[in-house]
Amino acid sequence: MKSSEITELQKAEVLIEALPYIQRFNRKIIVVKYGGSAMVDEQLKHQVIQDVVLLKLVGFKPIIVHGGGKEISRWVNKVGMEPHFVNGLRVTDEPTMEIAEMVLNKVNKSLVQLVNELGVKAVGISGKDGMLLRCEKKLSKGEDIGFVGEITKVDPQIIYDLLEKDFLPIICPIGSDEYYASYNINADDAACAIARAVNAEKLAFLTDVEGVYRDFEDKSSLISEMTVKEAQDFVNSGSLGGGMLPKLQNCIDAIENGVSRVHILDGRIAHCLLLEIFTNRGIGTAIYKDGDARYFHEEAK
Ligand SMILES: Nc1ncnc2c1ncn2[C@@H]1O[C@H](COP(=O)(O)OP(=O)(O)O)[C@@H](O)[C@H]1O
Ligand SMILES: CC(=O)N[C@@H](CCC(=O)OP(=O)(O)O)C(=O)O
Repeated sequence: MKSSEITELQKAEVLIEALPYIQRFNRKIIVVKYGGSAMVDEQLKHQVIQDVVLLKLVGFKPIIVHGGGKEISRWVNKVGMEPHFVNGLRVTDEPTMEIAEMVLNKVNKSLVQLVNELGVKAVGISGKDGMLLRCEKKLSKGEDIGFVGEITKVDPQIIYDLLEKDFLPIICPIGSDEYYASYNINADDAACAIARAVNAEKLAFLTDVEGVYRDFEDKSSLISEMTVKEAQDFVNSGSLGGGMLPKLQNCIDAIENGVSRVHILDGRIAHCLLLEIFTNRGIGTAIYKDGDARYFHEEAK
């Protein structure tokens, strides 16, 4: 149906469909991990920011934790170096750390600007601000990969202070160690640790695929929902690979530590956040606690 064919009544029905979700998530914290394609494409970027602004204006407390891996690689190439990854983590020597910190801070402020332009006040910080993210050197299977941080402690006070003053926090994944040296943290890890620390109601990962496939080669095998036990069994089965493996492990970790529900969403779909949060069908892969009602979309009917 063309948008011109949507009647006024249908528009009202769409808004009414959102009502139970607005009631349920009022004043609740939703952490959005933003990265991948949705961050590169300008139109998608605007749509993601519009969604987050709308969440804020209807009474949720969204927090954006962003990546920018593609942009970091672009700048690493620009200065004549080659990006290197080991098990999905960037090998971060001193010059790469300098570039990563500059680029992530730049991305951070560009997101702040987009939110501000839509009339909501955002504050951009890194994990170094307010000593939000403390970390130590992370080894990759025993191998030293430079200034890559493993989060050891989250102090969410700065986030609570910003939320209390009605700011929208936008956080980039840089942390510091006990000597205040900077570390590059995988953005999924940062989002998960922050969602745990603030007991988020939801954690949504925006990524480059529809969600989790049972078989990556078979695009009809999308898993639309799984309990944390089903997710753990799937991880243990050894059939999951690529970046989705650590992502799903992060989802499990988040739910086992206080986050109510985690979503893996296709950031290439326009307004994927609104479609997931405000419609009865939902999209992507939802992961929830064992014993929970199968899906809130079912409950809401
Ligand atoms: N079974 C699977 N289902 C979905 N994605 C998978 C699967 N197996 C491997 N992948 C890979 O995981 C990637 C998503 O993880 P990642 O690259 O870390 O995402 P992002 O950079 O958006 O955070 C997908 O693009 C895909 O290539
Ligand atoms: C240690 C490590 O790998 N850090 C990541 C941080 C950015 C990130 O995670 O960005 P995306 O979410 O867009 O991939 C990196 O340097 O690429």
